[in-house]
Amino acid sequence: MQPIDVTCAIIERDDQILIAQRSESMSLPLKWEFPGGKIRAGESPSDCLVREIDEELGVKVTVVAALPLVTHHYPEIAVTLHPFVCTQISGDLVLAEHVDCCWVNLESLSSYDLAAADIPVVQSYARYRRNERAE
Ligand SMILES: Nc1nc2c([nH]c(=O)n2[C@@H]2O[C@H](COP(=O)(O)OP(=O)(O)OP(=O)(O)O)[C@@H](O)[C@H]2O)c(=O)[nH]1
Repeated sequence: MQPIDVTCAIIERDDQILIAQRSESMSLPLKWEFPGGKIRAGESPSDCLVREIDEELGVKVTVVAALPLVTHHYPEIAVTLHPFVCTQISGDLVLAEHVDCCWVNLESLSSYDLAAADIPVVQSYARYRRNERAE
């Protein structure tokens, strides 16, 4: 199965990051994820990310760092996630597609039912944070 390319944003605020819950009508219903979406033909991953976050959350973000790509095969679909660490630069969060969102500490993430493809993303983000702090 050919993976589809999907961007996702780890939006940082102080020591917390934003996760959002997929709705019952979306694929992977009620799973928590990093907001984002499918890359359109001719679109760069970072442009896709900024567009998707504006569409889904109504806020502008700026990219701070790109994390390693993660490919995951679900039973029905395969995805390659392009994760970006971001900060919010303007706007107030308004959920257009998700049913819920919350700011969480890295340590609390394991208590949320995350999409399976996001588990390695969380691990690489934890490594990124450790390296940031070591500098
Ligand atoms: N946005 C996002 N999608 C993820 C993550 N993890 C993960 O497995 N996915 C999967 O990647 C695919 C992205 O789909 P999406 O529904 O978010 O993309 P989109 O907004 O462009 O969808 P659309 O076709 O409804 O416009 C879904 O199959 C979703 O389940 C994640 O952290 N963020």
